[in-house]
Amino acid sequence: MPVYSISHIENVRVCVVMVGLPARGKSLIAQKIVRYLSWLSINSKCFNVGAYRRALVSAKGVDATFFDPRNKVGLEYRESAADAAIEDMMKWFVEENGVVGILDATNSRVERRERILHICRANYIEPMFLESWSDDQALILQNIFDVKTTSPDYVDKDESFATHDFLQRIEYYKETYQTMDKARDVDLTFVKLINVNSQIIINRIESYLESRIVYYVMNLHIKPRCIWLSRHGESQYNLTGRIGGDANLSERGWRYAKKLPELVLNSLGEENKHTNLTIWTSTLARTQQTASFLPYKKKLQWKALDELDAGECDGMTYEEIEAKFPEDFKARDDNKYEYRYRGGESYRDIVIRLEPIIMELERQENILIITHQAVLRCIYAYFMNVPQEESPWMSIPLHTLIKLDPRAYSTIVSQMKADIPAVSTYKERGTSQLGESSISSYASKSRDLINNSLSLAKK
Ligand SMILES: O=P(O)(O)OC[C@H]1O[C@@](CO)(OP(=O)(O)O)[C@@H](O)[C@@H]1O
Repeated sequence: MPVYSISHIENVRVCVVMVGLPARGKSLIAQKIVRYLSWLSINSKCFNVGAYRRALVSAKGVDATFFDPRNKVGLEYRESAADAAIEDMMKWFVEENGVVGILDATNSRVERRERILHICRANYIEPMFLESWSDDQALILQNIFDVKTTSPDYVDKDESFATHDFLQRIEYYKETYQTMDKARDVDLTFVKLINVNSQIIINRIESYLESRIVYYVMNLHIKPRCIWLSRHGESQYNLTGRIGGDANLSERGWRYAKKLPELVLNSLGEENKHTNLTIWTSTLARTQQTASFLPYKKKLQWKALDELDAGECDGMTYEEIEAKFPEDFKARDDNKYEYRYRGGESYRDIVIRLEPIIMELERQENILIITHQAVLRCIYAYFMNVPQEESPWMSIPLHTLIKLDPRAYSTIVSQMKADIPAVSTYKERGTSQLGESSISSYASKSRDLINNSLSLAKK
């Protein structure tokens, strides 16, 4: 049975038009929306006008005066860059079946927004304005710091020059900035985030897809926090290469469970050792046994964190599956993300059931999730932007604690091995044998993926 995504059902295409002064976190929000929607298989892409502007005018020759509204040449270049980005986006909607395009720019004047509105309507695309408004100086300064340390506009520039120049750029934008206005913009679809999500104004949200985007941005917070991920300790089933089931831990699995509190403390570091973590496990015995020595009060079980349901293959080894269902075995190797076990699940099914978990994770602070190989791959893929055809093939070894430290423009990954041996449960494509592999090389590769796309999108 084909799996339809939200966009297939509604046949809606949305252009999210970012609005706001520089250093209001627009690029970060835009990138997060793209990552979230792509994870849900909704074809989305960010078009950053800053990158188009840099293609037209070398970043080297651009300082704050370029953004002075009285600088006619600067204005022309900026409008041409916006037009080129919009044109490419419209092409992408048609040629690549785009569903959600994000126009990442200040779009700070009504005149520009009306032009975009007109183009969208002429192309049957729903425009949705997403404004990030802020007067929180600490937040703005943090954003300026992020911008000047990563923006191509300030490569090789002295730090104090970059800060001063960027502040001046913001002042120029303020001269003509027109915020979304409840009275003037009453007929438009818009969301206005005030100081991240202290207050949110929502106007005329019409489609389900738009409401998903709104709900997602409403849940974003910017408090620093970490997420720890671990598979359960080695189980009795892992020892014999059997998949699924609800087996207990092996003797070595129990040793990992006892060691886990120490691994977590080491990863917190001396200064944060009293940090309170919330523990999430699946409803299966092996994850709960693994969590049983952790000295934290709040432990929640989620059915949505249960391992991939292998249906008729539950309890079998990969060799047994290959012998009994050779066609299925091959079909799974050919397309592991889409393949659904007879009477069971596919990776795509897991992503769908994990969506509320991801939403809740965005709202929460420090969480340790103890779950299973397939589920962990899907969660990791969300944070690290791993393409869906690759995520089911990542190897996430047993007896390893993974720490994700989400920063403004990337997520830092570290791994702590428990030094307790365990079998490998990693099956390479094209064989039924289990072997060894590691996510470490993928961690840096996917981090680079994120960094590359962000540096393109940043101003
Ligand atoms: O998708 P593949 O690579 O088969 O990995 C998922 C499998 O991992 C296993 C171990 O082989 O997870 P777990 O150890 O959490 O039980 C199986 O139960 C599950 O079917």
